[in-house]
Amino acid sequence: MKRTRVKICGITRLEDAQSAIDAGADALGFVFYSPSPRYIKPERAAEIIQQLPPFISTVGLFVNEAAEEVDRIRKLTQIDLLQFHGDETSVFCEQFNQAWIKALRVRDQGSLQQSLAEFESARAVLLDSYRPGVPGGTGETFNWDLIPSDYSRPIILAGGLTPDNISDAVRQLQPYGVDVSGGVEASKGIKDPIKIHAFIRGANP
Ligand SMILES: O=C(O)c1ccccc1N[C@@H]1O[C@H](COP(=O)(O)O)[C@@H](O)[C@H]1O
Repeated sequence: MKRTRVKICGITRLEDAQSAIDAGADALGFVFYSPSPRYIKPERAAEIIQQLPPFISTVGLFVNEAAEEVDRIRKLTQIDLLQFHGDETSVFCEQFNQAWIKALRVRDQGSLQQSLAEFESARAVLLDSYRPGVPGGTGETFNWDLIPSDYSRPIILAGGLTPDNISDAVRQLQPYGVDVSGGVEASKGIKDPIKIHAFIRGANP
């Protein structure tokens, strides 16, 4: 079986970034969405990113942010990848001339198929749970049976993943990557190194 890439999202502290890297994370996510309990000021994210070792991808998460602000933050932080987690269109996502991934909140097969077709130019799609009025970080899983088995582009599975369910998820779906936030926290915005270790071990059993 291929190795499953792991992104640890919602990094707010250098020590949490370090724990994730020590445990073998491939990518770190920074939430630039101010209502989130995992929000990090772009200036602080830039300081953390500057101190990271090489070969770790950094991902900036945006929710319906103005294009000018996305552009300012991506330049300030030197982030590697943009993650759009709101209602952005593919035209919006493409304008930055930078690699991006699109989060799709899975409701039903029909709307998912439509979104997968719309975001073909994304480096990957991230599939997350749907809860009305909440853009992400719900801590809830969704019905994985809705994921089309014949989709050939990279899928990043998210939504309610934890050290307890990650092995089953990977075995069942064999996604390109997995993304976790709440499932490896000690409290909102603060990561738990033991949970991170267990999660990454479980992603590649
Ligand atoms: O983490 C947040 O607060 C958040 C806010 C707004 C949009 C997305 C957010 N997080 C992303 O949601 C998924 C699933 O998170 P969880 O593992 O269920 O807690 C993940 O991609 C987070 O990065």
